[in-house]
Amino acid sequence: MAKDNTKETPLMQQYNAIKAKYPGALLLFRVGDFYETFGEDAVKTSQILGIVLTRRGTGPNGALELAGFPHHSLDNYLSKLVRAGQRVAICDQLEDPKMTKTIVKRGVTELVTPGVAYNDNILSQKSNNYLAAVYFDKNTLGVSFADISTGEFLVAQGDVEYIDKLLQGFKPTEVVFQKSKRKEFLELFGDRFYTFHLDDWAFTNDYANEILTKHFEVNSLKGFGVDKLQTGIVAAGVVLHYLNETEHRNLKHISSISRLEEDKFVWLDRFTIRNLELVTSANDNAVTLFEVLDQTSTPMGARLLHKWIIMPLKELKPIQERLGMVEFLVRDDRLLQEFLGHIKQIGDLERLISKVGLQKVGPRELCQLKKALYHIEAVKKIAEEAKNPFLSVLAEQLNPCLTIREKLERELQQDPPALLIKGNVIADGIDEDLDRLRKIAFGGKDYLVEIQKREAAITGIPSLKVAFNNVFGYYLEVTHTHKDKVPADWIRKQTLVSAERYITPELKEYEEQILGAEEKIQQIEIRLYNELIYQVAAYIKQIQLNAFLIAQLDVLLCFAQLAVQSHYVKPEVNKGKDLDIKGGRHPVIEKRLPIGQEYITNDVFLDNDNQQIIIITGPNMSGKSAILRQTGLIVLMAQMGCFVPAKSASIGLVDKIFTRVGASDNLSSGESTFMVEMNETASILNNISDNSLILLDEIGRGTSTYDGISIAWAIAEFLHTHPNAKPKTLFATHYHELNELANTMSRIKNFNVSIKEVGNKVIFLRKLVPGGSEHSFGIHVAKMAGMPPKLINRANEILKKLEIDRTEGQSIKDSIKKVQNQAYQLHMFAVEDPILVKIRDTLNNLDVNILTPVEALLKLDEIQRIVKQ
Ligand SMILES: Nc1ncnc2c1ncn2[C@@H]1O[C@H](COP(=O)(O)OP(=O)(O)OP(=O)(O)O)[C@@H](O)[C@H]1O
Repeated sequence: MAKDNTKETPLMQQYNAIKAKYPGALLLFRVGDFYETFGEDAVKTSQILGIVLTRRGTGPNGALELAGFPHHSLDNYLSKLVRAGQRVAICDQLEDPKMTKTIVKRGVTELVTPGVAYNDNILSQKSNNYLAAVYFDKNTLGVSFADISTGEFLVAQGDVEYIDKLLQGFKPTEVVFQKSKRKEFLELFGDRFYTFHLDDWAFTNDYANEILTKHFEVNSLKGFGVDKLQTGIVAAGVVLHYLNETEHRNLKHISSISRLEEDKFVWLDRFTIRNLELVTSANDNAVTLFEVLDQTSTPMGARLLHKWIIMPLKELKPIQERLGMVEFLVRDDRLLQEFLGHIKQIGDLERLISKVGLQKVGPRELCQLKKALYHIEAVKKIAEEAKNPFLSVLAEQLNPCLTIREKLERELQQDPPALLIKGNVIADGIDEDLDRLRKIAFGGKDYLVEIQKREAAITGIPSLKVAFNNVFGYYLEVTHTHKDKVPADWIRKQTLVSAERYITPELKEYEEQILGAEEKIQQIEIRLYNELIYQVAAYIKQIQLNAFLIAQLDVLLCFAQLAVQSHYVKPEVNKGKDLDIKGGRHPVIEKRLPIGQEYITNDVFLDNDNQQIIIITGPNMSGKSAILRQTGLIVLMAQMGCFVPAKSASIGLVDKIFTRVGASDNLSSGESTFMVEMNETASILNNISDNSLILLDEIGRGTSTYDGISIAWAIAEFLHTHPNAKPKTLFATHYHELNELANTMSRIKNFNVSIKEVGNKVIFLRKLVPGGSEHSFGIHVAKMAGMPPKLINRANEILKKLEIDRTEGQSIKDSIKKVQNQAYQLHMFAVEDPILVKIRDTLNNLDVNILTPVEALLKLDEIQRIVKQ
């Protein structure tokens, strides 16, 4: 940027002053019909948006870069900038350029950051866009999540593990925390978040209480049930502070704050959320549970489903309510279709009403609100008539907001444009001035014809004409024949051969009106529209409640449709301790199998008295992980209130689900993978209860066999002998040595995923059957993967040798040494490829001493042809 102040124009001085106020942000500076960027911002903008970069002037620091785009493209370009990780300050003209003689006043009207966005182009419809604030107190951490696009505002506090789990589940797009805690944040939560730091002063109790009570216009936060969460409240205060800092001051739609009630939801630690691929997947091709379940009809329904998946319920009553409701809908397809017909028309009511709060709602969106309210009335009626307790409560709570709907119906044009400035938004008959001006601006001809007719009648001049020219505007033309009938107050302007032209005060006034009409129309429309938004804003709470109720119904309808289409059954959830799944399936894998291939169902039974831990052995690829995961997913789906992929399922309420996968499956940077695995496992062992479900998949494989077996053994023993808890556990392992555990531990049982060996081939039967395995079949899988036959034979030889030596009591070290010595003699990797053999023979048969250059070339050609074959 040119620093030469003597040459700085007033515009650039204004730009620099504003730019300095928003460090770190890219400034979009409105100049006339364009948003301009300058200097480094321009370079970045042109790169991200692919727009032209120009240079202007030559100051001491070189030319100043410029890049700009028309103001109406803002939505589109803004989303690209924010998605590219930019914080974007939008600087608008704060007064009408026509009204001022000096430089137009400008100011930042919004700072858009990844976590603070409501623009439809930036947001994903099906997931929330949370801004999170984290506050590091002494021993506790506070966290708060807000989605400015939906008005949701949540608060929680707890230890690092809890906060970490919440961050994993809510996936905020931006996390704000204290400047002084940068190192701690990175150490505890890694670098997977877009972060921003604020000065520590904003992180105090007093400040948070002040800003929150002021926002909600209350004396204390007691009414929201969050007053005890002092650490969490600090984080919530920071969220509001940050929203203010980013120029988001119209936040009426953030109408309450709620506590995330840890004790109401199943504890899914962050590894479980990730390992079960509930809402995200490490692998781009993999399908998540969310994707398989999502058949919702509205974006808010999809977002609620997302939450239900990561927060399954722990209390029996609400689970049974949801399941009962799904059952009711499954049994009444006509009702289900009727609901769907209306719900599909409601759209994203939650985000729409937030835009009303933010005062950023467009006319077409208000029209959609009207439509949504109409369909809500219909849903209410159907729910009322359905004779179901849940639906009756829903009907009671749904509020079609008739007064405001009728107002919208009356005051908005039937099919208004998306943008207010396009005009023709407010209906006719609402404002007298508006009607008159419209008549003038758009109904000019009629008005003139009226004048013509009227004056002709009064004066008795039948040939009277009204016309317009550029010299003196509108005039009345009278032929000489009728000249003497012209009234005295007409002003003669021009005499032609056959006629005279006159103007009248009325015509002059009309002319002025028509010239200013369009501008006035716009002003009136803006005023009336803003009044309308203001009135709609009074209904934010009711409409938010409507949105929430419709989202709930939407998810339940989605569950009902799934149950029918995917043959899910109603699980029996109870307060017992047994887990009894018959004919269970993996909801995601079963959908991904190639056509013609059927998913093999499996039974899993676990209890606290006889079969607390199941050790599952079986070859690689046999389906061990699938059984573990489907068990976790079935429990989780049942406690979400969803029917499950099984023949039957009886589920004693589970309070926590832990999943651990052997280290080589989740590589983490920096730390040794084995270390990660052990850390993860340690956290389970400290948190288990009698109602927990633990899924351990090949724990211990990240280290040497002996270490691995020892650790896996110790973990199983620990879970079996824990004095206070008997968590139900599925333990998949390659170490068939672990089968020995069942001999001494009464509640450990061995199962294996069956296979059939035909000759030296393995056929996967994928059935879980009682009993252990003799060996681990890894070599069979290597063979299936296409390893060279010679290598496979050798591996089998080594395996046999090791097994014999071990039964004869020899140490593994000695026997490996023996095997090594043999290895070199056997020339494991001797050349065997027929092409290489041919080349080798051709070369061996050559006598280089007698070869002429031409012969050499011919030989080379021969070799090349062999290779090309
Ligand atoms: N019950 C089943 N019916 C049909 N196909 C299945 C079944 N279980 C698993 N599969 C298929 O087999 C593949 C391998 O299953 P899975 O990953 O569970 O094996 P694994 O025994 O855990 O293997 P590894 O030990 O190598 O991790 C799955 O991706 C799926 O395609």
